[in-house]
Amino acid sequence: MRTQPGQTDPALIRNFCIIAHIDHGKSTLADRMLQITGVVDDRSMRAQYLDRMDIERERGITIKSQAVRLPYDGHVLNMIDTPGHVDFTYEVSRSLQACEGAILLVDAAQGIEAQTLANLYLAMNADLHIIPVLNKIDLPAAQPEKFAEELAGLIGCDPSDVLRVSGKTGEGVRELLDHVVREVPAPVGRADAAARALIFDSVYDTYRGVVTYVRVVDGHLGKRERILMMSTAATHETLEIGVISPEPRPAELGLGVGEVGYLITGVKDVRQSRVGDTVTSAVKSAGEMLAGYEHPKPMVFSGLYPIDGDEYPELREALDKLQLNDAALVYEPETSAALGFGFRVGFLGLLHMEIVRERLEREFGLSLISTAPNVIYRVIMEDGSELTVTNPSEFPTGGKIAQVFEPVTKSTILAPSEFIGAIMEICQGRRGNLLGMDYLSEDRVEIRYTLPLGEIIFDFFDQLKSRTRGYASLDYEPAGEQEADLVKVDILLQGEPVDAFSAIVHREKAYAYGTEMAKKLRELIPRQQFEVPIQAAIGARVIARENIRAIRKDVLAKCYGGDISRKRKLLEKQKEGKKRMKMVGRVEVPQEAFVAALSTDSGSDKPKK
Ligand SMILES: Nc1nc2c(ncn2[C@@H]2O[C@H](COP(=O)(O)OP(=O)(O)OP(=O)(O)O)[C@@H](O)[C@H]2O)c(=O)[nH]1
Repeated sequence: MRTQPGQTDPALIRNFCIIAHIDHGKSTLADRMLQITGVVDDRSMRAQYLDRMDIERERGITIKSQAVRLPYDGHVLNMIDTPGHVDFTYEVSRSLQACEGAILLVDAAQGIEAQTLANLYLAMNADLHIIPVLNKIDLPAAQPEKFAEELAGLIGCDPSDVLRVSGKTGEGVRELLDHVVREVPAPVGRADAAARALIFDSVYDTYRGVVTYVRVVDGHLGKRERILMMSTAATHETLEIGVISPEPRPAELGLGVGEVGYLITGVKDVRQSRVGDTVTSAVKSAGEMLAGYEHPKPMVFSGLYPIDGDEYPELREALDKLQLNDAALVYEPETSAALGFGFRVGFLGLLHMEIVRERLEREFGLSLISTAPNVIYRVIMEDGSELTVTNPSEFPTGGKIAQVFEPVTKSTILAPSEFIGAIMEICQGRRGNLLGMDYLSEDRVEIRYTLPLGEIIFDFFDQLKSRTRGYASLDYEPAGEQEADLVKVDILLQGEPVDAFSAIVHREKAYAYGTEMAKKLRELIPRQQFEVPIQAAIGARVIARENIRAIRKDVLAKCYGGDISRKRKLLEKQKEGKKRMKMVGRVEVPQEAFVAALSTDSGSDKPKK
């Protein structure tokens, strides 16, 4: 039986997602499901079918198949994709709210990892029925017995309830689908009530404008209907409404209770169709929105500057374009004495920052300098006034600060127990507070810390990986703020502060930051015709100093004899070189020095989804 959208009996619908740690095999399992349900035939099948979006994105078409409708055994299964990274937790939880069940997928050779836990907790919060599944059982290194026990211990079921599949060979996948049909509850909603649909994703497509993915909770949404976005009160007309199976397919009858699909209204900006918002009918509007709509808040800020100052308009244009597809991206123009015109950009986290930067460089051909990332600080002055600081240069100097607050995270690290010592050492070194520790099995441990976000955004993940030979995984979530003894360290060249190098750091680390930066710059800045002192200072107090000795760079010295044209050529060349220099006071600083001095190998799980 092949049911038509809009008339599917909700009792026959199962909405579920697959949640997993990166690389535990989500896409591969999804491939097998597409094949088994006949949505993609064997001939058109290719690996990671749903990941074709990356290619589309490079060509500028961004229809991500976020939800696929799979007809199976007289039922309609909607498999909803989740981004699965801490930066996008906000969006993950929206996707989860569009489901009734979640397949918790764990690599049978790796066991539970940090994102397995993070996603599981989100799914539990959303009240989903959880199906524990071990994947990759075909691997010789698989230890299904051991990890079934780990998984059962975690969610409180019997190890024999843990299903075992191989996304690669297809073993056990049919049984898994049967299990979904049997165990995941059917959606419940009121068919005759005013329409309410949750937006769980929204992407920009060059040709069709914004494509909005929705899950209908109550009522019905149809074509050519005036709809209302409840958080912005904007009304639009649905030009197209349909389901993805696996290509977008218009649904003549619209979408009814429990159904998952997409709608197109012709709006050009994802901010007009925000993830988490409720869509209702403009004619017969629902009274109440669906659960908790909130704006995603940027957590990490960095200055972005074109290496070539002439590319500033291109950078602005590129950011404008990216924002069409990324409601979480915020930016405002900023000027740096050292770097010229640029933008202060706010990101959800480090991964988000890496992705945006990579897209700006790859898709828009820009070369950028980004300043060291920093978090948001709340500064209370002695007169009671309050300041929100997203840029070190805005940090007040002088003795009038009463209190400074910084954001903290609850961080979870999973690793083999032999690394407990190393992990604790890193966390303590970054002002971590141990919250607790649990053994998942006799040799794997979960360690929980409160850590300042500002400490995580510098190379924390890299250090963690290198000290644990790559075995540790990390996840963190925002957990409010705490008061901290923070200061601004300025770096001065010949007495002139270079705003791009200022940083807000903990007082105990100020000296280390200052000396390291001064040393780095001594190596990076070429000698000038006069001596250049490099100083690190907190307010007026100098805490570190290096010197670049003077040199008289006489390019003509080598030209004995009097060949005037040769001399002229050399002078021309010197002039060329100067163009790539930035002037700080009288000091010439090459662009490369900024790039090298500011590069922190910031760590995060590498971009996946
Ligand atoms: N042997 C074996 N390998 C698998 C199986 N499932 C996935 N893999 C491999 O594991 C790797 C990760 O699989 P993906 O399906 O990309 O994992 P994912 O969790 O979806 O990761 P992303 O889509 O990249 O976020 C790939 O190299 C797959 O070929 C399996 O059942 N058996």
